[in-house]
Amino acid sequence: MPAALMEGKRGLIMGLANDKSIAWGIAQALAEHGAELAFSYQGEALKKRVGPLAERLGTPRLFECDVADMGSVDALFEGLKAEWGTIDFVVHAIGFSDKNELRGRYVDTSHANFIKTMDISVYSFTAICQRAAAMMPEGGSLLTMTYYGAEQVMPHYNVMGVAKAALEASVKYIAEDLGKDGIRVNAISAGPIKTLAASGIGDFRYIMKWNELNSPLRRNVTQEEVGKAAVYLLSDLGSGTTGENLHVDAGYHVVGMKAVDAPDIATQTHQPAPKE
Ligand SMILES: NC(=O)c1ccc[n+]([C@@H]2O[C@H](COP(=O)([O-])OP(=O)(O)OC[C@H]3O[C@@H](n4cnc5c(N)ncnc54)[C@H](O)[C@@H]3O)[C@@H](O)[C@H]2O)c1
Repeated sequence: MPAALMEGKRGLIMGLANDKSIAWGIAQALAEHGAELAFSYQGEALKKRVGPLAERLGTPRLFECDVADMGSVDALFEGLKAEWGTIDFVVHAIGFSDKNELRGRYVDTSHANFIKTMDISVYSFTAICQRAAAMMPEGGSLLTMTYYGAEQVMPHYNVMGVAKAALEASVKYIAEDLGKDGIRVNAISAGPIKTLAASGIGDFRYIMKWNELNSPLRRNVTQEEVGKAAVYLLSDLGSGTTGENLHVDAGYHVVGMKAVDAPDIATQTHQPAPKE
């Protein structure tokens, strides 16, 4: 039995779709450490999957919320307030972009998908922080999920990379705004993990293989490992940390070049030219 680092803490998990979701790894780790959890789900179709998962971790507290609709975000926090009054943490594990634009060139991004990607993947975190902070009179901890494609160019990540860069910048601004109230705001930059959202990214299997072969730990990370890092940031272990972007990526972000022991690998879309 792990130390109960989250005993007495209550919080909201947003972005659970199924048992492959990063939100599921985080929810499990928080529950193991004694946290009480509530979940939001995007729509009726997902409720069937989220309900049984939430039940496995204790009393299911479920709230529908589509973050593209501010009325829906307000309703979520009204429901949460009626249930608990105050909260200690929120996990925002939500992102969206049209998968037709997660391949090819960033420069071809459409205006409509740019706006939608930024709205759901970036602004929603700000909207959540506004409402969560109002329920944190004693302070708290807010967490979002990002990817290294915000810092460096990654194949096919395109508008999502631009959105994650904006999300990472917003973490810093919100950390400054809410720090005086004892509220910490951080991001975890996870290495590639096979989830529903990730399957929309072009050549995702190649990206995972490349990370496995070239990261210092020579492997990919798991949802469980992201969960453990989230416990650090959401518990009192992380009491001195805010505005941080914690990489949980087997160290890939420190690498500048292919490892000498890594084989050349090909994508499904681009095969290497035959040798002369
Ligand atoms: N999987 C990876 O390799 C990886 C790596 C780094 C960061 N991330 C980030 O982690 C987060 C979680 O993604 P995941 O990989 O677990 O995939 P996932 O598909 O399991 O989760 C994505 C979630 O976003 C939710 N969502 C999308 N649009 C929404 C809306 N309008 N309203 C409410 N919810 C909405 C979906 O319902 C789903 O639960 C995302 O921000 C993603 O960018 C993923």
